[in-house]
Amino acid sequence: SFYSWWQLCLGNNRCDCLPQVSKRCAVIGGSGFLGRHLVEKLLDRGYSVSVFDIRQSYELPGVTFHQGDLCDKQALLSALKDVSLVFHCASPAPSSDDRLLFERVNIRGTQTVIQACLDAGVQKLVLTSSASVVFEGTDVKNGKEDLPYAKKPIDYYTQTKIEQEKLVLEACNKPKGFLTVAIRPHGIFGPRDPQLVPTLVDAARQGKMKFIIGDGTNLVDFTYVENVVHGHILAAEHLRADSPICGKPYHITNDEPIRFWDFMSEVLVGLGYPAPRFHLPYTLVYGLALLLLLLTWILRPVMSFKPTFTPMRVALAGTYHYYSCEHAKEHLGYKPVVSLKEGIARTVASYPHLRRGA
Ligand SMILES: NC(=O)C1=CN([C@@H]2O[C@H](COP(=O)(O)OP(=O)(O)OC[C@H]3O[C@@H](n4cnc5c(N)ncnc54)[C@H](OP(=O)(O)O)[C@@H]3O)[C@@H](O)[C@H]2O)C=CC1
Ligand SMILES: CC(C)=CCC[C@@H](C)[C@H]1CC[C@H]2C3=C(CC[C@]12C)[C@@]1(C)CCC(=O)C[C@@H]1CC3
Repeated sequence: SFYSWWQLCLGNNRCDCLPQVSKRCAVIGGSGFLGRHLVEKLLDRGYSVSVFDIRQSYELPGVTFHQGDLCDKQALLSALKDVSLVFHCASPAPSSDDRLLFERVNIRGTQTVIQACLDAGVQKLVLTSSASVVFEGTDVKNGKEDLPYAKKPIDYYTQTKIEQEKLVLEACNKPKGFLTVAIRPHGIFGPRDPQLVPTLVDAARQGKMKFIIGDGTNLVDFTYVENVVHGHILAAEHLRADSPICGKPYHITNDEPIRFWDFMSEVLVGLGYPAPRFHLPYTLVYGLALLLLLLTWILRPVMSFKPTFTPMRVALAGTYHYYSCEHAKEHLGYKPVVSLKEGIARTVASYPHLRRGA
């Protein structure tokens, strides 16, 4: 009957059986890892997309590229023409560790993004923040969104992600018709990720992945990229003046915390490398990482090198950091769409060139 057909459509939370209405949105950072996955899903869902990024990494029908720096308001304005919804997922890579660059792009650049949205008449802004905004290098177990921002963030990246999130959430202004929300993912992984798997394999190839830091029981969230995308789109589609999500942050995870070292081992073994086996005390490795960092600073005038085990990575590898996504379930109707097991299998299969011996 018509009624049961309609119920089926509603139950799917999206109607695949009706033609999708064309909607226009912009993805700032749309050439990056998360950004491109987001763009692909938005196209699937009937959106046309304007990508704004400092580089263009692909071409797709339905996507218009605007190359530029998000600190340049005029450049942003041409990408935001006729756009009512903006996703902001651009950031310098956390490993760049460049304070001035983070401050320029994540803080002043985000102020420029907000101003450009207001000037262009954009109605909704969805920010990709990070669950790390509450992480100080010590255990976070099932952390909820009401945890205070880190007073001592572990690095400049996190420090500027905190300021960025505050700016976007404070810009939410119902009377002006400008609504904002922040998604806080954690440990995103999946095909085309330039960070997690490549760093891991690089360390394994150099023989540095033999050791487990600490006792190896610390639980962590790793979130498959399609779940992060799903959380962003749900947030955008639930963002209305009468919704409780306006001006709020939401954790998006796989809702399956896993031991950090089990996750690393599954990826490594999947790619043909041995799993780490020998334990090293956390404080010893953290101390060594600090020492190494000091050495890179002292030697900077004569030589430069990038250590694999930075204090930030050691803290992430040796502590608990997993977050509750109950609020996203309640307010956004969020539920992970790809399990951790399936996500790892798809990720491993997507990196044939990183397999041992390739
Ligand atoms: N990866 C993860 O585990 C997590 C990521 N996040 C957040 O998710 C977002 C996306 O991350 P991810 O996809 O991994 O990162 P990527 O580096 O893959 O994507 C970010 C994109 O933004 C671009 N960009 C950087 N600076 C500027 C600028 N000034 N103007 C315009 N574009 C710029 C980058 O270009 P280029 O590459 O040339 O710098 C890149 O294309 C970020 O905000 C990040 O903080 C949050 C939690 C976890
Ligand atoms: C110990 C070691 C060398 C592990 C290799 C993997 C690491 C490169 C990743 C493990 C946890 C990851 C992570 C991030 C980046 C890559 C890792 C350190 C983020 C810092 C990316 C940006 C965020 O917002 C938070 C992430 C936390 C987890």
